[in-house]
Amino acid sequence: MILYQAVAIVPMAKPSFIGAEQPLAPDLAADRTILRGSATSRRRDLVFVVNPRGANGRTGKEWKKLLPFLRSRLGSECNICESLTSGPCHAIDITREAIREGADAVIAVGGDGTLHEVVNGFFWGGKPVSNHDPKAARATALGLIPLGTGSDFARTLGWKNDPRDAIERIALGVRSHIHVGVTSGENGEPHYFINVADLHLSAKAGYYASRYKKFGNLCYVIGALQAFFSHHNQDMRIKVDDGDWEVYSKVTALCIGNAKYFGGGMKITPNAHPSSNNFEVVILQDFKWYDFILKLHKLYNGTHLSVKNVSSRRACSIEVGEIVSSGSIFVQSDGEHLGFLPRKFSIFPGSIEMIC
Ligand SMILES: Nc1ncnc2c1ncn2[C@@H]1O[C@H](COP(=O)(O)OP(=O)(O)OP(=O)(O)O)[C@@H](O)[C@H]1O
Repeated sequence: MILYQAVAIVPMAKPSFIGAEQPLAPDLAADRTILRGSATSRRRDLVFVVNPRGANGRTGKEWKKLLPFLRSRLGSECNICESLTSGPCHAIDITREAIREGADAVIAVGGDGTLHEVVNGFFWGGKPVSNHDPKAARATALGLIPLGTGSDFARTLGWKNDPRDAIERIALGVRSHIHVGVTSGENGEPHYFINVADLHLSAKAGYYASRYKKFGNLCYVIGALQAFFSHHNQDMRIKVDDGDWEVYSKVTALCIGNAKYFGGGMKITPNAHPSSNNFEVVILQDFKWYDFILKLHKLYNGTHLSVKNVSSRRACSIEVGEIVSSGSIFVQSDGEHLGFLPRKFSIFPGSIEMIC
């Protein structure tokens, strides 16, 4: 296996054992297919894609501390390849190369931005990337060691914020099928998301929040305050599952959930789950600044769907545009700025396997 500008970690001699399965988040436990191969059949090639700058540099420091445990837990049964990203989008290229070379799993080590890039590396030219070897026994799985600022995706899976737990999950290697969403980037190229895509106020807040990551989770509060200053609720048109266009007046934010949380722990699409083959779309209309103060706790604990001017629906695809085009409505997916409306968001047909 090639090294992806990486440091290969020599497997350690200490033996490790496949233990009892850990409990899964209930939704996944119900849906999962057990795809674990025999641990003794061959050594698994695991590629760890580490963003050393994640969480304002904390990811890199935590990763160094984690390595001895990783080596002792997995080194005897897996080939471990560590690849540090050198900048934005590098994780995409590392992932594509690893899949083509037949990695058993590519594991994102960092926050939602790193996971987002690794997920995008699973695709190329609108199709899943495949192994060079057509006889390969099984597809490359996605893994995650959440070590970011928000790490919102891991919350949907009910994971504790403990990287050692994540390593135990990787050691067990139990795979589940999950879905991802697809939209288009600024130049029309396909762009994949695993967590939440959203637009207008929340997307603008995310755009500003990314400038304040050095303040940890407080960045989301600062970003929201900054976004509010220039915010106006906007009339929009929406087409769900290729039906008719519908007009939604005074839209504050529209969130397309493949998973439940965004913005550092806000349970915005509480019924979404990546194992289901549709999105939960939550639309906030005519919200004033004081509505957020009065209802913020409900947004955080996911009880906002009964609040006035909040609606929720299921969709496999949703197209959103302005009534009067201004080209200034922010769009983001998985917390990454993606340009401005109009956009279409769809569940990607087919699934990927994730180590859960
Ligand atoms: N070596 C690097 N130097 C600077 N930025 C990088 C590097 N590698 C990756 N990045 C960028 O850092 C961004 C943020 O990383 P990441 O998501 O891991 O951490 P975070 O933003 O702190 O966490 P979260 O997204 O969960 O809030 C990624 O979108 C990625 O493009």
